[in-house]
Amino acid sequence: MPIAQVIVDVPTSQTNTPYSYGISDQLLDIIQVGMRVLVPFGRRQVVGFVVKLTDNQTFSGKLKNIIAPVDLQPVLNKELLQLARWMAADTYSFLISCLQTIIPGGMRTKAKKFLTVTDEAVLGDNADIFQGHAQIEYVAKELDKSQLKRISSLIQQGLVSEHYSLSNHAHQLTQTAIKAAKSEVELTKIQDELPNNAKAQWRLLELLKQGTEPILQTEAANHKITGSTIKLAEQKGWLTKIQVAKNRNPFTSAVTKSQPLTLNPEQANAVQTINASIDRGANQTFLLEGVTGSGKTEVYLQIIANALQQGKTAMLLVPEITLTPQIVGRIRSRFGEQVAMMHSSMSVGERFDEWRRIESGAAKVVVGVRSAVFVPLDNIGVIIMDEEHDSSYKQEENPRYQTRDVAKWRGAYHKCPVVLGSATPSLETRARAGKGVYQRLVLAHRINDQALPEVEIVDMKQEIAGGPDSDLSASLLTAIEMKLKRHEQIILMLNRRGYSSFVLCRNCGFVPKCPNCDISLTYHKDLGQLKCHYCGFTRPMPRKCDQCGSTKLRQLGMGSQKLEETVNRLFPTARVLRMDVDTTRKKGAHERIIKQFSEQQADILVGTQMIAKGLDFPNVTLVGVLNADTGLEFPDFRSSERTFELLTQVAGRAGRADKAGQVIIQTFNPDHYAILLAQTQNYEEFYRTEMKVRHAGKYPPYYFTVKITLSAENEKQVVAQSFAVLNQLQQRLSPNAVILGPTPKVIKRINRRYYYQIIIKYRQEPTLSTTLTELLNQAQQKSKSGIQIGIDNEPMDFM
Ligand SMILES: Nc1ncnc2c1ncn2[C@@H]1O[C@H](COP(=O)(O)OP(=O)(O)OP(=O)(O)O)[C@@H](O)[C@H]1O
Ligand SMILES: [Zn+2]
Ligand SMILES: [Zn+2]
Repeated sequence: MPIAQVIVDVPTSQTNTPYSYGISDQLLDIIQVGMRVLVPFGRRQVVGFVVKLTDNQTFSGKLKNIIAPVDLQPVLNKELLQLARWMAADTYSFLISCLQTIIPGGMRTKAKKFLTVTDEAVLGDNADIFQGHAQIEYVAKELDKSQLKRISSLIQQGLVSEHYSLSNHAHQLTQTAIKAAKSEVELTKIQDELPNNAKAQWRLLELLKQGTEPILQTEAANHKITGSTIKLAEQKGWLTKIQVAKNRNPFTSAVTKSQPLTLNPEQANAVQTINASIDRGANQTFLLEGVTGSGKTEVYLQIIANALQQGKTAMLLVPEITLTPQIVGRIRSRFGEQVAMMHSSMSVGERFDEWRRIESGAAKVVVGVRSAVFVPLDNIGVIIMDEEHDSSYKQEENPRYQTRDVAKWRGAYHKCPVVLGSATPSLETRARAGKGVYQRLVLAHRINDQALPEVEIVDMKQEIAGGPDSDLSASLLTAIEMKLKRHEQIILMLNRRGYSSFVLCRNCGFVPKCPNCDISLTYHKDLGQLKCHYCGFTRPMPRKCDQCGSTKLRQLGMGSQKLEETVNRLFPTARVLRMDVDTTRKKGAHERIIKQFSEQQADILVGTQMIAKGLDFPNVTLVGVLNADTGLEFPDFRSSERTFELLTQVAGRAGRADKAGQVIIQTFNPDHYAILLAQTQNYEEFYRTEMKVRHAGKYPPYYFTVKITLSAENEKQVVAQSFAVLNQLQQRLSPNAVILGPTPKVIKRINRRYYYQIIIKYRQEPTLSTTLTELLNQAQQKSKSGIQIGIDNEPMDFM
């Protein structure tokens, strides 16, 4: 009897061991490894992944059978199943959450699956399934064996396609096309008999004669053929109308074709070295360390071109959506339709369409954010991670994977090089390159040998004394004025990390706090609301103080909205654009702002960290940072690294073309090494300094780290459990392991839960992995009593 091993999706009883299910004759030959199936589990029906098929004749127990296939084609191939297993072990998470993470978001949600017929001939032979409709919703349980088999073979032949949609109808997925209903000879005869003035009909017949492929009605419109002409032709029996599947195109703007640039010697060297590795099929990791504006992107484009020439595919990962519009534009202008894109602001359907184009081999280059590292690309020739230091590459929820590690795993699987690019590599990466684990390639010069911008540091302690409106220092004001006169562009960045504008009563000092979290509420002027950024709690902005009733409520701190207002007030003729979470919420808003600014429809771009990285505006010659230090005070050993990186990256936006750049950094800590070294944008010097600090403090990259977080609604309970975990660790780990905590998190209470954490620092701990796996399994039990335990291997966040 054939048996399917299934990993079921049951959050309350997670386990890495598959359950066995029987396969009825009805479903024999249909169920495949990598498909999702519906199975009985207790009294419920749940979804699971088939991870193995065995033909176990000796099994004597009574097995429950699989109810129905959820997919008609496997959604995970052999590589990705293997990857899921590795990831579960590496991130101390459950296999099911890894499997769910690897398939595209759309399949995971409550999206409905639709089948669309792309060739009307299919309808006749399969009337029992489609009943004359071009599109039906797929409900597995309603189909019998012959129907399931026919559908999966039609999908394989490309005659039927699968779609996901959240709504009840996926009709936006089809469009009307026309097809000739008569032979070419017949059509020519009709054409000859047409009266002279029937020009539109003549053009339509001409079009129909061109081939057997369906012609989109929109395409016909391009030939000045209207809907009424088509209707008439249909009545006369010249053509038939059909519905064809329509791929949603996530690229909103058209692109012009670009040609490879002539490389400078440093770029040429990098390209040659990496290409040699692609050609050999060598699994090797490169660090491409290139100062801001050194032309790393052109290096990526040319190595991707080489991979394609070798008949291979390529993956380019970029941090969150910030960079995507510009970099995607560049990639598409070079590789056109072969490019697929994957990012979080695409709709469920768009992501699924792109995923399918990748899976079918139609798309050979993938550009995307973190989750794109899981796309089913085959025969990968090179994997590139741009801005490899970026913290968005680490997923902050289960499974807490580091994209870099997944990329390296896939590089090993496909025997291809992995390229990590950055102007400010993470210390971990730079240290590995130093030891020769990675090969380091350096681009030390900007394109056209433009110097890195001049950076001036303004001590805000002095400025505050100077005047009342001192968000903007005198130096910065003068510089803005000068650039405006010269019609050059300006970027003003507000460092918002852990920083918000809150409300304070000037009478009694009261600050409105979130009732669920241990944090003050943030004031959103446009909504007239106070909001908690951790749990979403909102309340209207009060008129009077909750505590003393005074009306003297004052907004403290600076938001980007307030900064925009200040700039508008001080420079009334300047055109100002703002980019932050509030202005980019709508789909496409991001791209629009970047486009407007790059077309010089604005003089000043005001924004948060979002505008710090990767953008390339040749006319920007001034960058101002309003508050460099808000991140420096954080009790996190990476705060210096993050501050240095942010300042160097944002400084790098100035003077990227022929005009020299100028940068002004306002700070309360003008003597801090992260700020001083950002002034010279000297990464290597920062690396050496910071490595000493890390060594002294026993921090990465000298030590490995694991963070264990416990939470519960009852504080006593979470403290007791934390000490129990500590005890367990102390007994199991060697005396060389450093265990810190338990300590409350910096924001101790979030959404009515108390959070405590334990940090383990170690160099070699042979028993760590088994100890943590045990803890993971215990966590399952404890979750029933309201305690949640999370394990974060190499956390990015220590607060
Ligand atoms: N060989 C070349 N010849 C002429 N122009 C080039 C060449 N290489 C790159 N450029 C141009 O130089 C500019 C900067 O390049 P790019 O944006 O790739 O820099 P980068 O190294 O990625 O910088 P950052 O790390 O700051 O994002 C771009 O406008 C790019 O088109
Ligand atoms: Zn008060
Ligand atoms: Zn809250």
